[in-house]
Amino acid sequence: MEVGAPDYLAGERQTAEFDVESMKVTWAGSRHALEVSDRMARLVASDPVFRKDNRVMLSRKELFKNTLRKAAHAWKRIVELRLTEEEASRVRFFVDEPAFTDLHWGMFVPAIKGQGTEEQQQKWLPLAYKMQIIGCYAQTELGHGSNVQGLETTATFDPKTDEFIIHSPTLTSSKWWPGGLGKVSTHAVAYARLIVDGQEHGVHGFIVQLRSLDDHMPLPGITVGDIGMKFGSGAYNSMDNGVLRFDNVRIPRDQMLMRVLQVTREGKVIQSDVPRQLIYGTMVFVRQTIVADASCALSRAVCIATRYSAVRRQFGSQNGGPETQVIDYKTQQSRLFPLLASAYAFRFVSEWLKSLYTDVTEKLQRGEFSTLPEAHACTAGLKSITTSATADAIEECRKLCGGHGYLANSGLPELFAVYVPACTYEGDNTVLLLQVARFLVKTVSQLGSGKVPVGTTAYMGRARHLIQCKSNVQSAEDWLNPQVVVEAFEARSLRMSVACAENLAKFPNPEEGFAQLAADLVEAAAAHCQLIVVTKFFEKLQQDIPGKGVKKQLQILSSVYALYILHKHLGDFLSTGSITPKQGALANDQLRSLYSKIRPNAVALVDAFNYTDHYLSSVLGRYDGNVYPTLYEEAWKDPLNDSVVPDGYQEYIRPLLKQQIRNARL
Ligand SMILES: CC/C=C\C/C=C\C/C=C\CCCC(=O)SCCNC(=O)CCNC(=O)[C@H](O)C(C)(C)COP(=O)(O)OP(=O)(O)OC[C@H]1O[C@@H](n2cnc3c(N)ncnc32)[C@H](O)[C@@H]1OP(=O)(O)O
Ligand SMILES: Cc1cc2nc3c(=O)[nH]c(=O)nc-3n(C[C@H](O)[C@H](O)[C@H](O)COP(=O)(O)OP(=O)(O)OC[C@H]3O[C@@H](n4cnc5c(N)ncnc54)[C@H](O)[C@@H]3O)c2cc1C
Repeated sequence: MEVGAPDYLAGERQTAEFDVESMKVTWAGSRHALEVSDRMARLVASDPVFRKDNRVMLSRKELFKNTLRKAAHAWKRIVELRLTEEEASRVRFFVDEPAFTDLHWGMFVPAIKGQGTEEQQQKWLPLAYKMQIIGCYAQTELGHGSNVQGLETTATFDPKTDEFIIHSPTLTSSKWWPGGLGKVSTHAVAYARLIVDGQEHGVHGFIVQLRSLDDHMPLPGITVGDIGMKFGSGAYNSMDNGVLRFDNVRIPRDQMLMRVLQVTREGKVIQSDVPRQLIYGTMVFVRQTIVADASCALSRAVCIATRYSAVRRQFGSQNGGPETQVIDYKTQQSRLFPLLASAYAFRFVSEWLKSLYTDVTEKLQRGEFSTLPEAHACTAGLKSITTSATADAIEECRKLCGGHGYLANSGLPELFAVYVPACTYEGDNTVLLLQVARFLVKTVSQLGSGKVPVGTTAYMGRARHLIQCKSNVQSAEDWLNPQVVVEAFEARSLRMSVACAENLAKFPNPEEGFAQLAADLVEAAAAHCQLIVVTKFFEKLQQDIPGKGVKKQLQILSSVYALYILHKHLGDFLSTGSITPKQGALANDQLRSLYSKIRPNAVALVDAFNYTDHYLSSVLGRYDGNVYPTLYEEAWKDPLNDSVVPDGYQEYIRPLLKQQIRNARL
């Protein structure tokens, strides 16, 4: 905010009962992370190349070229200022425009790191780090995305030339969707069925050069282009999601990523001790980052809706006094505050997931693979529930802003359009929950076999207690006790999983049973994942959290998150007998009283996200709350208002009006 400019939300900020600067540190993860983030946000906001207020007005070609310009400029600044990888990734984040760089850094580089041998990493990573090559992740095809084993592209070993021949045998085998592929990438990690000596060995990744490094023309045998406009204006259309066909393209043998499986010069296929599933490792990595992204997108929408709800007034004027701020309506609070709590919940669960991922990666390096299934289930499940909740929440925030939320300059329509594919990419959310369900059913089936469940399923080890326990909540106050809440969530989750396992046992063919019970299995999986989020929020509160009143606010938010989920899924809690209807009603009473505690802190709680006005790009979410004059000013900037009488008047409006006059005379 400019020095001396009026702050229309100052009153809201004065009622805060905690130290906002300390909350900023907690949200960012550390003082260092906050400092880096803050510095990079300002660097981007102050650079005119990164302006984005005109984005929705640009044609696809202009938008795309502008994205290239921003990406090139960002890279120039990163090099000039010798930014660290952490700083560079914050720059890309605040530039806030989907671009080929997301896939280059987010998937191409990790795929080589995770699936390449030491030598392959030494050869390719330095080129990628300097952006002397630009890469994408080409897995999905026109005919198959979720079913990775169903991919049709082939990679056939030719022992005569020591090469693989990469080929697209059918239309449906065309690669379809990879970001950065359409117009930019020089290379791809392309996934194809490995065929050696007529034998199939499953799907593997291959580094394939697509375009000339001299003139960017596709290499012989490569057909490549963009797949066309996507949902919304601006939004994800800055990304060149692409189509790619291979016509017997030859690549050297050493361009197959060989950490999991090696093909020798003689055409021998050697399976290393690394599990096959590591071929899916890049997806595990990215799913984990997508959970963190969910907390960012959600907090951004909530920041806009909260500030605007404090500015906006409707009804309730007494004796000519001001009307009621819409944030004071209990309905507004019951729709908005759970989303605010969810933003914090997703932030902390993503922190935990990152540490789990780091831990599992270290173990994999040491040849320990036992924690991989849990890492897969956690990343898949949390990716699924956090992105679904966030997509719904952004739309709810738009509605919370009334009519003005539908204006592009509220920032919410474009945020929704950019965000909503997160429910599909990196694994369709239902398909991912079915993976979690498989893991849970397996865990349940092993209970009593002596194998003790660990990690996020450790609670299943107390199945005998959880299957019959009764919640002892007697008052609304009791619902503030984390142990009481966690036990209710554990009982609900365990009972849903056990019910699924029992029903599955009734089918002679387990796969048929799994298919028939899929809808119930997905609900059991979601219940397990919600338990993880609730538990990790409470565990966060066990840590030392400095700053006046910060922990208290987080305690309130953790209870709001848990009781909101309980209220939303009350049917599950009641039908499993985990709580009684009376206890459900008490949870709701508690939730109401928690909303009143959040109210004086709401604006400060979104200030703690530390978003610049540039990043928010929302007239409604401005830090200073100066909404109406800005909306009025912005309207006049619309190209339609360039002339008072619109283009087309002479051709279309005038003749119409004249004709009406003639008709009227008749
Ligand atoms: C920093 C910023 C980062 C990036 C930029 C972010 C955003 C950019 C925007 C968009 C990027 C989007 C990119 C993409 O979308 S890439 C394409 C992603 N595609 C998918 O996610 C496909 C989803 N499908 C699958 O994951 C799988 O095919 C499947 C659903 C899991 C089924 O596979 P299948 O082989 O048939 O497996 P199963 O028979 O069901 O399971 C076999 C066995 O393997 C275990 N398993 C499965 N997946 C994994 C895994 N990832 N890791 C570890 N283990 C896995 C599974 O549990 C089973 O185990 P069992 O013990 O039961 O045998
Ligand atoms: C914006 C965007 C960016 C992308 N970027 C990339 C990229 O960079 N690289 C890349 O390789 N891919 C990319 N993708 C592709 C993406 O990963 C796939 O679209 C995604 O994995 C879903 O697969 P699908 O499209 O085949 O969906 P489908 O599997 O066809 O899903 C269609 C419907 O069928 C249901 N369904 C499917 N299988 C089952 C089942 N077993 N049981 C129950 N229901 C089922 C799903 O729930 C869904 O409702 C991108 C996609 C998008 C939208």
